Amino acid sequence: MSRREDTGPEPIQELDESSGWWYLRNGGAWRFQHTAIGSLPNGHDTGSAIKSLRAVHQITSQYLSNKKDVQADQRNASPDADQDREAFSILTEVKQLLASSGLQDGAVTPPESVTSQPGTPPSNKKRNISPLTLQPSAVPSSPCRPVDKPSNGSGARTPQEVIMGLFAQMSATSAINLFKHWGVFDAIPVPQEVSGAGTVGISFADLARKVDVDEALLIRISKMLTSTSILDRTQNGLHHTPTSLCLMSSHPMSAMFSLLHTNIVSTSTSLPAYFDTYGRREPVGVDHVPITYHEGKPELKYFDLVNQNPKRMEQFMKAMSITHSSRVPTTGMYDMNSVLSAAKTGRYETVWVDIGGGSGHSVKLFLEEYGGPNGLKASRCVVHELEDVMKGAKKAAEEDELLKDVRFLPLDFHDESPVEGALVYYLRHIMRDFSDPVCVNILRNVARSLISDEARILISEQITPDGPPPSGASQPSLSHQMYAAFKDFSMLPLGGKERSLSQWRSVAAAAGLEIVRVHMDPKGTPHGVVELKLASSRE
Ligand SMILES: C[S@@+](CC[C@H](N)C(=O)[O-])C[C@H]1O[C@@H](n2cnc3c(N)ncnc32)[C@H](O)[C@@H]1O
Repeated sequence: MSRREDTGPEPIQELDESSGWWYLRNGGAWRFQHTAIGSLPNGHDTGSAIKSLRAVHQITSQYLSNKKDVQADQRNASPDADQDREAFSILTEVKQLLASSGLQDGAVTPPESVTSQPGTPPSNKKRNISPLTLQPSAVPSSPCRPVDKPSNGSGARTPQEVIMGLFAQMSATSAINLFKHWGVFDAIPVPQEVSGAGTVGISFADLARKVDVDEALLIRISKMLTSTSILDRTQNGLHHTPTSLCLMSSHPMSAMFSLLHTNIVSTSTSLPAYFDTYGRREPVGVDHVPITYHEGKPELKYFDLVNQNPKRMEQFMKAMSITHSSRVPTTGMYDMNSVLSAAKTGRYETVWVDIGGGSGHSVKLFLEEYGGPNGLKASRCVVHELEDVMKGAKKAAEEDELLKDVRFLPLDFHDESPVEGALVYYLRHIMRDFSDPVCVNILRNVARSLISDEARILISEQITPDGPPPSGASQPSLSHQMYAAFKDFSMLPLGGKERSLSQWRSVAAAAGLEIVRVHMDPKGTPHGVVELKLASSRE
């Protein structure tokens, strides 16, 4: 059944109610739009929206697939390129909507006639799609003809699409960096209710004035972020999404983005020259690492490089605050019973020593969880830090009810040993910043302070899956594997690395220590605590 609306001088609109398609005629050309993509007419419920989405999906897929067959024979440009582009854009969105609701995979294969960015979304278009996967939403035609069949025949993306997805990721990364530099994310109004993201926007003209960037350039770069659903665009201009809110300068994730952009993306341009100069092997020292080489100060250690610029150090610390989350846990792995019973007896003047403890943020988490009248006491905890970093941290801690009695003591762990005779020496996210020989040296410095047999060194870090798991053991999910690999890769520019259990074993042995137990995160992330004690065979 169809309904036709004659809108006078406006285009003719015809709704096919069985499929939900609006056919719009403007002049001679028919175009189409789907009710489920535009604002839903009153009376449509979720069930019928899903039905409509499925119908759009089927019709558009069929349309594009027919198109491809025709183009396989006729290698000329499509006269209907605009329609193809719109169809592809709609199909991408339908698939993303279905994928974000868990209904089906979101990958889309474009027709060859889709050669540039999809057009501006029609007015009132509601697009609030979770950017779970970056899709190659516009694929350039290429002399390398797309392979029609996915590599594994499962409906997954073709090899070309996988690689083109990387191009899109590179471009989006670069666009985010530029927008952060221009203050674009801060200049877009924040929605009153975060859940209603996308409802408050700003016109490009106003935004251009606010951030002092040419409007055409702003529009051009924003397309990279709207096409990857990082920002939202309507006819009224640009809107925040939940993702872009995390890129505002006040958010720690934004500081982490900048940190990793510098460490991974910027430094990557010097990696080939670095390894050509120093040899194709892992960096071994504290200085002459890829990032100091890239920044023209190879003689510096990474932290001295960061510390040269107080703003950079402040951003580093802000970024670190997101490394305490359910994905990167701090507490909940190590069995604290021995610590709590030692705390009760008062046997140890110092129970807990956090080495490279920053602003005391990890100690605070332990005090929150295991403090109290019979628990861990702030006065029995020490935070060791580099002197410059420690000064600021100590000042802030004095105003923090939980941290005010913690002792902040300066230490350079490359050259000095921590306070003697404590029960626990805790190093979280320290070792991964350094090569094996540097870690062995740090651990030897710490080991010199261990006096009692029950004293322990706890290394809280990722324990990288070590090759395929033994038969019968469960394989870590792909997302965990990728996460573990990216974290290790991101440490390379600093001369550091994430380690597997066997790598931990050899580093510990070289420092005269042995592993007592490994406490993995019960939630299944690759994080854990390696518990070390002085080796029994130690001379
Ligand atoms: C990656 S951060 C980890 C901070 C904290 N442990 C955490 O888990 O969030 C590394 C910390 O080690 C400190 N650090 C770096 N070099 C150091 C050195 N030579 N001696 C003492 N601390 C150092 C840094 O200032 C920084 O706070």
